[in-house]
Amino acid sequence: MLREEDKETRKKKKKKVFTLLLVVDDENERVLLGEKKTGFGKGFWNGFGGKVEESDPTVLAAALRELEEEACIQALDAKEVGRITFIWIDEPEKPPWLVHIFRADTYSGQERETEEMRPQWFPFDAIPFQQMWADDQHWYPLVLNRQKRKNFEGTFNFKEVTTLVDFELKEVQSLSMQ
Ligand SMILES: Nc1[nH]c(=O)nc2c1ncn2[C@H]1C[C@H](O)[C@@H](COP(=O)(O)OP(=O)(O)OP(=O)(O)O)O1
Repeated sequence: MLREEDKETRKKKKKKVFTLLLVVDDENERVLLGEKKTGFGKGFWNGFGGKVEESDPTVLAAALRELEEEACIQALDAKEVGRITFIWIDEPEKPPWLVHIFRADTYSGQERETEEMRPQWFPFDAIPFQQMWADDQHWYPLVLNRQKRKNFEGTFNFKEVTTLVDFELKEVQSLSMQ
């Protein structure tokens, strides 16, 4: 477990920046996820996303690029809804990851399997949390539930790559500058 001051120091370290986008079909109460076929998080269901590259003009542009690369569709109204920092408490040299979370309600194109992801729609009440990152069950409701659709910020501490140790999560009026 990290001491409070260690947590603060770790949060301030230079972060690696990622995107994660959920395509939501409210009318049919379902969300589009992808099974990751390669690399980090292989075998987990997740939204679409990846590292923000220097060539991406904005974080939103990075989120749209990753969605297109991974699922072959174009989000038309993606909006950032949350920011989460992931910290690996047993790997002090590994920088924290800052993941910008986006939600899109409309898109063009037809979702297709790619080398990286196998897309599939899941009803809101049958999201496969057992085969997802352990943090997801805590913040997905904030993205999916329209009534509670506020922005959110959180920090999740992991050890041994996939074991969630503890976390903080709060709803906010607007996302902080980073
Ligand atoms: N604990 C976690 N919970 C979650 O829901 N998504 C997480 C997560 N930790 C990482 N992610 C997401 C963020 C990002 O969308 C993805 C990791 O990105 P990738 O490794 O797929 O990046 P890239 O596709 O840029 O990598 P390469 O293609 O290997 O260069 O996993």
